[in-house]
Amino acid sequence: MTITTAVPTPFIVSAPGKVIIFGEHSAVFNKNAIAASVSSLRTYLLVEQSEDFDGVELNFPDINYDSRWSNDDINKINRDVIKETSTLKHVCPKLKEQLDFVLKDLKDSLNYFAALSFLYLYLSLCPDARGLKFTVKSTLPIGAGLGSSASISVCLALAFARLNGHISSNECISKEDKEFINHWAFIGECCIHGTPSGIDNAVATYGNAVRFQRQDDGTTQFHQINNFPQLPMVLTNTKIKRSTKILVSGVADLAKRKPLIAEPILEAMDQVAIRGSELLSDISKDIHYDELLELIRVNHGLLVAVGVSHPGLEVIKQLSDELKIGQTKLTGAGGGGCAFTLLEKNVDHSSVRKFHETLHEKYKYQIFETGLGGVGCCFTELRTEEFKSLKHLFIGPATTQDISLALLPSPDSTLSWVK
Ligand SMILES: Nc1ncnc2c1ncn2[C@@H]1O[C@H](COP(=O)(O)OP(=O)(O)OP(=O)(O)O)[C@@H](O)[C@H]1O
Ligand SMILES: C[C@@](O)(CCO)CC(=O)[O-]
Ligand SMILES: [Mg+2]
Repeated sequence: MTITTAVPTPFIVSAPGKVIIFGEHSAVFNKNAIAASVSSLRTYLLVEQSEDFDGVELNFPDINYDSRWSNDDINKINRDVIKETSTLKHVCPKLKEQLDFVLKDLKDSLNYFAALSFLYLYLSLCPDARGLKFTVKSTLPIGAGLGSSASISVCLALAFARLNGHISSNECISKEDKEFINHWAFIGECCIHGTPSGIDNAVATYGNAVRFQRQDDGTTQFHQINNFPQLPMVLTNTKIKRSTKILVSGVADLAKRKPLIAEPILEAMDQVAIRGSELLSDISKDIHYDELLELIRVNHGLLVAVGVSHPGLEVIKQLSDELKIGQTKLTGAGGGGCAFTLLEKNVDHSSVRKFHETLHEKYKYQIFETGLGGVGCCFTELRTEEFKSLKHLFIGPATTQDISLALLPSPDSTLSWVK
């Protein structure tokens, strides 16, 4: 079998999920937003040689989807159309049309969007890399507001950019390389949910925390927030399924039908994010902590007003109000998925325990423990023994704890992660 790649396989790439602190949905309308990466919740992509296939194999066990495309399938896609994608800031309609034909059996399923972003980025970045298998495992909940779509898009963009030789250094991922990854991950996000703001892929690429604003000309402006505070918070997943694509298009519909009502709400979200970023850069002054709590309450109310909450999310908000432990807002696209609760400064710990227990036992919600900020995208080449000992994490019934324990790119990792 001929394998044409610029770098040796196997290797693993990884990118984090994120929590949006202020500005989900309004970010799509070019308002300010603030988000931080969730250091321990990440997507991992293993790139290895196929055992018996000279096309391209895809394995997405988290969503129970796998597929393979033969060289004949791939060669049918028009090369001139593929070349057009390199200069575009959005999805090329001609390539999408050809891929819709290849993926016609999946149309309108959730797997369609995952396969579309995979094939679109693969063809745009490394259409000649063959005889390879791509397996993705995430320790993030999928479709729950923590940026799983951006994190997989960043992994794909980084892996394909390595395979075509665009990123060849084994020292570090340079600033230019990150810009390249972020651009292509944004296109992957466009394949998955239509009109992303770009905040999720920026955080998954760069890590840490960012203040972000999309500009009217489609470019993005973002600043890394250094020393982002480790906010005392509880992150809760309702496990209620929802789709970012549908929620984002619902808000766009409201903005179109009722611009005089929607615009002031989005403007208020902008002001919340601007003030929030001032407070977060100087959280050491205790006097501002109550104001931060207040902004969280206001931001959630504004999100309710544009129709993206859910009774299951309101349960978390109501309980944190009843127990007086802090302020809760939905995070990500809402409609289910996750909420975070910023705890009061001198919170009563027994009330926090009651909060955890009630959400877990009565509602069967899942509570995450994760710090904010930390490493963005990274990769590691695997030596033969490493590959042998880690492969089971991608094919077997490994738990998210097993995966994090073995792969998390923390300072004490035994793997040589290139960041
Ligand atoms: N580990 C994964 N394996 C395969 N597909 C994935 C994976 N993670 C994300 N996806 C793709 O992303 C989609 C979920 O993206 P969506 O934007 O709806 O939710 P999210 O990114 O988790 O939340 P939010 O956008 O609110 O932060 C899935 O339906 C799938 O297409
Ligand atoms: C809802 C949204 O604002 C955040 C999803 O995590 C969409 C986006 O900004 O792309
Ligand atoms: Mg998403």
